[in-house]
Amino acid sequence: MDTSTRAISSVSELRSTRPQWGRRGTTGAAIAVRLAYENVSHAYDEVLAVDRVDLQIEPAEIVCLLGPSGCGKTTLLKLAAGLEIPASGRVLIDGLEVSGPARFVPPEKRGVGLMFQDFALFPHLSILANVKFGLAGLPRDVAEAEARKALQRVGLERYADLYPHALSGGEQQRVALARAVAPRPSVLLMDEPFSGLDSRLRDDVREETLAVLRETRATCIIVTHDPEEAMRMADRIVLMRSGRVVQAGSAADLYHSPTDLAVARFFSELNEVPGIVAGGVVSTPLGTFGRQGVVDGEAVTVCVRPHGVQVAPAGSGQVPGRLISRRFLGEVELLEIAVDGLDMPIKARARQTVTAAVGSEVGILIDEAAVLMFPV
Ligand SMILES: Nc1ncnc2c1ncn2[C@@H]1O[C@H](COP(=O)(O)OP(=O)(O)OP(=O)(O)O)[C@@H](O)[C@H]1O
Repeated sequence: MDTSTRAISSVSELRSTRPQWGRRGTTGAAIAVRLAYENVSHAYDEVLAVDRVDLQIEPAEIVCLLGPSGCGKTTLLKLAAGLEIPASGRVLIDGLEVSGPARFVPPEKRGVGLMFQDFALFPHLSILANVKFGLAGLPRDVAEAEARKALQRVGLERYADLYPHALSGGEQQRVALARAVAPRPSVLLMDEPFSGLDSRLRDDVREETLAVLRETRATCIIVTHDPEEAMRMADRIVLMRSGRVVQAGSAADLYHSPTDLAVARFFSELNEVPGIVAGGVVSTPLGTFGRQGVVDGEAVTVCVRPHGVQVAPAGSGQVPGRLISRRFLGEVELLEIAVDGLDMPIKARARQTVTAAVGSEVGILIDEAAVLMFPV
């Protein structure tokens, strides 16, 4: 008997196998739709969770909602799913109002799928029954076939008769994904779908999940805390703060042209030094920097990414400093350099070998391409 397709019936047998994901391109596809928030606000008692959000997500686009805890990301998902009703504004799916003054379409009629961070599998239902759960509207044999197809795509068809407790976290996540895509939702909303997984497993699951999402052609919002995850997965990143959209754009837009210091901090470690504008240049303890559009007398925060700080021999470079620590991290070395006039040492990420010993004098060179400036 072919053991690669035979159902697994016991936990001990399960432990001796490691399921591969199914063949790419076999996920059932949805009809792609546009999801729009029009000036949407929502409050819980006194807390304004979402504040005048305007956002359009294009058909089959994958958007990552990024932002600190409590900024309103989950609430925005619930508003699209119909689990919360907006205090004002409208939510539209393909131009049709689903929440707003004119209409409220109940969650089950929206063609919206949800996937939560804890996977939320039903413990008393088999894996197959979990995946079939969202297919109740279909004839039984069709529902069964669709559920098995979704399980096959995530590589778990053989686990159909087991119960969730027998599966690892990564496998449960795959079942949750199968359950979410099986009804072919036009909009798929995922709340921190990878946060329960350890970091090595996460990379693998994330990449395969992304492939499945592309195949579904669903319009997706993925909520995450993790900027790197957003950069890896999103066509567009929407950064939120205090219920508002602060910036939306490609990963490159947000990284290279952040609208403010907080956005810049989200995407990379920064050396932040004070600067004063005089005579059209910005003077700092790290030297002077040219900048367009600054006003004489203005105080600015000059931010230098650590990869833009180069350590040179003593006597060269823009300013002198003293090497106070170095830490080997494999591909790069993390260096800390004390500079006169700064309370905190400057951090550098050096790709080339730096020969200076800890405690010795060095010079510092700054790559202007790694410099950002913001008014104080
Ligand atoms: N059911 C609720 N009742 C009262 N306040 C709530 C409720 N749900 C959320 N809030 C509050 O609304 C604000 C936004 O919460 P939300 O869960 O949308 O943020 P979030 O960005 O998803 O946060 P996290 O990343 O921690 O999940 C927070 O201040 C939160 O405490």
